[in-house]
Amino acid sequence: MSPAIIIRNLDYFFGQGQLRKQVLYNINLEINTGEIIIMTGPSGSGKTTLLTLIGGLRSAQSGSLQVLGQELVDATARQLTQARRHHGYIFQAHNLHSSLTALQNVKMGLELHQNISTSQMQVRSAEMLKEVGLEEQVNYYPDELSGGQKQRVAIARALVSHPQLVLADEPTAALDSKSGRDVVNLMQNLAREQGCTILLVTHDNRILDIADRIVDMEDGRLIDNPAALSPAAYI
Ligand SMILES: Nc1ncnc2c1ncn2[C@@H]1O[C@H](COP(=O)(O)OP(=O)(O)OP(=O)(O)O)[C@@H](O)[C@H]1O
Repeated sequence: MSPAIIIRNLDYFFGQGQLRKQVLYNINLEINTGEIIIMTGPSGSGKTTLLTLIGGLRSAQSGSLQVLGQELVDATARQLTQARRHHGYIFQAHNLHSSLTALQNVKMGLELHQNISTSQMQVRSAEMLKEVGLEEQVNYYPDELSGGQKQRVAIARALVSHPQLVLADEPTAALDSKSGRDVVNLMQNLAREQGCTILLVTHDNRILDIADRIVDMEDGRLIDNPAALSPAAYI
């Protein structure tokens, strides 16, 4: 099977003219389909920037970045929008809509997929909430849920469309140890069932063991660290 992500000689700059600043240097990385990769590294090292480039949330300027078979360097806004339909995102601050119920939030994960009827969306969203253990809370609003429950709604929203790629930025940062563990176990199980690839950025040492492989970022560069090949080296 071809890799889900192939990155070659990728550089990235923020700003223009005198303010132009390089934040990624010659990134080379391949991620296989179905792999769970954790990216670690100090604050400001460029992890989120790389994640957002892979996710098509900003456009890459040089080198090559192939995601699910599509080249994203020099992609048009329309191509990036298309690419994003195959991804699920999970962020630290879950980004739920406070005026929508858990069910309505999860349904939003299907709304870009026009071939699904409203009633099918409803059923699939409810099933997904059940899978993350929130069948009792489908009609709750985010303010009525705990941090861990909110993050589970965000996971349900990210995975309800069965994306081929899940990108997660510090998904456990706002959670206590037990909720953080539950959330990553859930991501791991659902991803294994659905066969999707996961790229997860974290500072949370407690969850490194879910990774098939850990990569380190430092000062905008991926560190070639043989110890990073095995999560066991971190535990
Ligand atoms: N919109 C922006 N404009 C200019 N510089 C930016 C912008 N976003 C990030 N940067 C800079 O790019 C560098 C990498 O930031 P990035 O957020 O990717 O790091 P990170 O490793 O994800 O950090 P953290 O772990 O704190 O989230 C930092 O020096 C940051 O100041």
